[in-house]
Amino acid sequence: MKHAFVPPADLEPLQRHPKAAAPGHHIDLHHSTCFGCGDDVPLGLHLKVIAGDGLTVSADMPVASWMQGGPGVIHGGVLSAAFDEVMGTSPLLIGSAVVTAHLEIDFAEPIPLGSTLHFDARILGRQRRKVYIASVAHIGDPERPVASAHSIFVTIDVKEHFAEHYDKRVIL
Ligand SMILES: CCCCCCCC(=O)SCCNC(=O)CCNC(=O)[C@H](O)C(C)(C)COP(=O)(O)OP(=O)(O)OC[C@H]1O[C@@H](n2cnc3c(N)ncnc32)[C@H](O)[C@@H]1OP(=O)(O)O
Repeated sequence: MKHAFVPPADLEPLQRHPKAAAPGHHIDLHHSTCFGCGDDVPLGLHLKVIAGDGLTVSADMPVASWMQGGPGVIHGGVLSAAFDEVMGTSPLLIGSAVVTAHLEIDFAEPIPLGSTLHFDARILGRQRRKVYIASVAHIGDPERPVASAHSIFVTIDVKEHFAEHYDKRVIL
């Protein structure tokens, strides 16, 4: 798929954390009101990100009618949010909490409502606190991607990063 993102050539390779979710297991470390993965939000993506081999993850997302942008197809922002969630969860495989710093999406084909998007994501490596991640989505044929994404996530100290905005009424 066409894209313009060029990761640095000198990325530090990363190892899977010994306590990372085993391949095939759900990576469940976020909170229940997250738009991307929470069970307690009526209109959320409800993504279940599954650990794969090595530094990979995957997820499936049925494209529901409320996700509509252009008539009959997914909204580009919803698709971007799904990539963000899938890629942002993957650094838990290396034991790191991250936030999105940079996210690029390439849209190759319209994605119809009623289809199921399958996401595969892979951690490419690290440069200091920056974790580079790539992802591809298809709707049935892995050889025919409908969209792809490249991102830079930055590792954070969770307590420090969210201290100012953390809503203790919602997230306990
Ligand atoms: C289980 C979890 C699932 C989560 C999935 C969903 C993820 C999300 O949506 S998170 C929400 C959206 N993102 C945010 O709110 C983040 C907002 N931004 C920030 O808080 C800060 O800018 C932050 C933390 C990214 C970086 O700030 P700070 O900690 O001061 O670090 P800083 O020194 O500026 O940057 C660190 C490195 O990242 C680089 N960097 C920062 N921003 C960018 C950017 N936009 N593009 C490229 N590189 C960047 C810096 O250049 C620096 O690199 P280097 O090591 O080469 O000098």
